[in-house]
Amino acid sequence: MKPDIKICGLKTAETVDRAVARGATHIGFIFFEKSPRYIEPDLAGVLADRVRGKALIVAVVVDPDNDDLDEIMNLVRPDILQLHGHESPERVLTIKALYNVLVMKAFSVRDAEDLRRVEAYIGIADRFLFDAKAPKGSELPGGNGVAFDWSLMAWLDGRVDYMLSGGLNKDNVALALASTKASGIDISSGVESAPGVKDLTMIDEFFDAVASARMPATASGS
Ligand SMILES: O=C(O)c1ccccc1N[C@@H]1O[C@H](COP(=O)(O)O)[C@@H](O)[C@H]1O
Repeated sequence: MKPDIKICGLKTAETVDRAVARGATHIGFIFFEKSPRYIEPDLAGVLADRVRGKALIVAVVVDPDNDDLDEIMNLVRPDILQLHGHESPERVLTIKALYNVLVMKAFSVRDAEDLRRVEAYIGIADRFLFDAKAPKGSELPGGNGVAFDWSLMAWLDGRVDYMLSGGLNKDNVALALASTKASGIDISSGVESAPGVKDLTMIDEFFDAVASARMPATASGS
């Protein structure tokens, strides 16, 4: 099955348009002010409106309060909230009830213990996202361009529908898809020429790599 493809941290019309033209199923906007990918909600709303209905709009937030969420929900009208902080299962339930929105709960992974935390969110979050733990000293909980040990994903059972992220790029995405059961992939820094600066050629190359990854080799080589 084709994986969902989320391009995250977009800030310009041309990169949003290119990602969707190339087949992005999800477009992500970052609402974490310390990030080089931070975007004001009103601009994100304008960009979201360009592609609404063609790709799902994901708002990435980190331990948001209700005022943050009110603004984002009003101005951006995302299909999905990606909760990339330490939101408890109770907080996820509250957010879903208040805003009637799908929630993708992100987890930072270094070892199997990190995956065990997922259990409490099964039946609460609509989908999961697994990212690498931030390197020491990083101010960002995500978007660090580092991968984790994908073999850990074997700890999860079929109840956990997830997107894989963390350090994906054109060179490793085929292996990522082959070695996990991810139903989606999520990339940010792997299609950037500098922190926060998306590159159209790198976006193209990433989609080309995913397309090749999906084509199984035949015994005859055809
Ligand atoms: O990208 C950010 O700056 C960011 C900030 C705060 C929370 C999440 C963030 N990004 C998420 O990180 C992964 C992908 O990162 P990368 O491909 O390794 O750069 C993805 O889930 C983004 O949504």
